[in-house]
Amino acid sequence: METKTAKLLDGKALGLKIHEQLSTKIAQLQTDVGRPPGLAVLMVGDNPASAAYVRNKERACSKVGIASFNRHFPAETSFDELQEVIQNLNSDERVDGILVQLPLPPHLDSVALLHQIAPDKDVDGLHPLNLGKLLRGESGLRSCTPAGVMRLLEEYSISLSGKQAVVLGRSILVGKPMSMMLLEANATVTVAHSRTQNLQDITKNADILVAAVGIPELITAQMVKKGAVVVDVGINRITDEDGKSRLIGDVRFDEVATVADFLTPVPGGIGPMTVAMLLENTVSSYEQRGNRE
Ligand SMILES: Nc1nc(=O)c2c([nH]1)NC[C@@H]1CN(c3ccc(C(=O)N[C@@H](CCC(=O)O)C(=O)O)cc3)C=[N+]21
Ligand SMILES: [Mg+2]
Repeated sequence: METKTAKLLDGKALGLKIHEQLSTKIAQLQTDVGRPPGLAVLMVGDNPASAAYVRNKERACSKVGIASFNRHFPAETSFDELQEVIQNLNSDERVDGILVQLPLPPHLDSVALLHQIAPDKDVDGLHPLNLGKLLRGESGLRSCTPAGVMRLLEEYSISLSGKQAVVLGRSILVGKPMSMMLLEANATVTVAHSRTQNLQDITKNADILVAAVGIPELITAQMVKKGAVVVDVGINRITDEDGKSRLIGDVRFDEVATVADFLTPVPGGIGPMTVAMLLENTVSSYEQRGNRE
């Protein structure tokens, strides 16, 4: 029997292509602006999932010519201390982007902290002003992971207009902005989450299924419509039987690949697209700030 296999949506390849375009752009702008673009990443405490992201971001920044201003704070750092750091970065002319790595330790009010970031440096698109612009369909800094999903679908000419899109997960970082972007592209959007009943009936209807729940291999072949486009946003670090640590997504890749027409791998899918969109947001903020001076 012949089993079909989904076409891979290669986020790693597209991510590298975007890095090259950004390198060229930065090289051209740098003479006019008189400095490289700058990105500040704040990490509080030790979160292993966050550490991989920070590493990849640093590597990508240095490759394309973005200056990194990364700060790592102990888990017990106070709100006031972080607030002061953010205010200093807000007024630092060398810094175009500020990202506070989430989740923060529980004693810190992350919403209040995100309010402190200057909206024109908010490369994660989490400030209420940028979220409001997204809701209204205005251009502005947008959350990197969902922006990366949209860019990857575009690259493969996947049409969204009139299609049934199902987003699994309703986080402010991924699920909510994702559903807004799909709606903007004229998809019919359903958002499912941990309280959703009869999940399979809903996912089975999806022409486009975006899984962003952080539950390893939740999505089985049975839950996927034949010919669907499946986007796996999950980046779960697990330890396998040999004691080795590896990344797996929210989708059971091997079996879903026999049902779906298009599928993102983990790693090499949305992770590298998130990094590419972060660099792009930083450069776009740099361009705008450079023009103002
Ligand atoms: N304010 C904030 N914004 C975020 O966007 C954010 C965050 N906090 N906290 C943590 C999560 C996680 N995240 C990742 C992005 C890319 C990779 C990535 O590049 N993954 C590679 C491989 C990584 C590896 O090999 O370890 C891949 O999937 O191919 C991983 C994780 C962004 N996040
Ligand atoms: Mg949820």
